[in-house]
Amino acid sequence: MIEAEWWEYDDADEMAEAVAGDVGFIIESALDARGQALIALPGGKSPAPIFAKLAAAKIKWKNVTIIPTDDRLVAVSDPLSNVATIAKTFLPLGARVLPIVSEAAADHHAAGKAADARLQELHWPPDLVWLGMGADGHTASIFPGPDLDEALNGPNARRAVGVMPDPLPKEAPVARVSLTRAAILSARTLLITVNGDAKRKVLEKAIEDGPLSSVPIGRVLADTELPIDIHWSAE
Ligand SMILES: O=C(O)[C@H](O)[C@@H](O)[C@H](O)[C@H](O)COP(=O)(O)O
Repeated sequence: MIEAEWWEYDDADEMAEAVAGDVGFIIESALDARGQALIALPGGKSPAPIFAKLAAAKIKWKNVTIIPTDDRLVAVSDPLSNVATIAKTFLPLGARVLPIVSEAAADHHAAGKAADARLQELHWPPDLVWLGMGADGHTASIFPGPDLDEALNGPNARRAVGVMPDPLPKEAPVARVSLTRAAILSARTLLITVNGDAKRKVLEKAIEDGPLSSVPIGRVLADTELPIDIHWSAE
């Protein structure tokens, strides 16, 4: 049974304010408790305004490590790079921003293994995994395709996996590296941001269907014992 609490906003700006406040609080609490924080931030376009608000928070950023929940196998100079969006905002503040893809990887499987090795060196679990969701119900880079089962049901210790979505998503038609379901659910807190009525319907149904869901986010969240905060804005 997925325990989800919905927070609703009229527009993206109002949501950005609220989510930045929550994420700032999660980071502060981790810094108070452990002296350091590890957070995983989503890719795509919609989180950028929230990142900008979060960046204004007075936080000891040098003690904060940030990883993307997933990234596209592209150069950091490519506009599709998720880590580049994160780095642009948080590197100047002194945060440690760790890429999970490297251009040296021969293919997405090798990239997934390299990302996993990199993540194994971190102080786990993450204090926060913040997820976005595509209109097709993918989350992080967990998509339908030949790598879906490994992403969902691979060994518990595996933190990252290489993914070749099938079909390739229009907005970024490239191979990816993603946190696995186990890594996502290992987080101390889980937060989701989505906007618009269409995504809301997809997410509500995915949660209702749980393990039987036809879309990745339902399968990722199924059986989680973490309460989930879902922040939704109408626009
Ligand atoms: O593809 C990626 O890199 C993402 O991390 C992905 O899961 C993203 O969260 C959704 O595609 C939603 O993106 P938007 O919020 O921009 O619609």
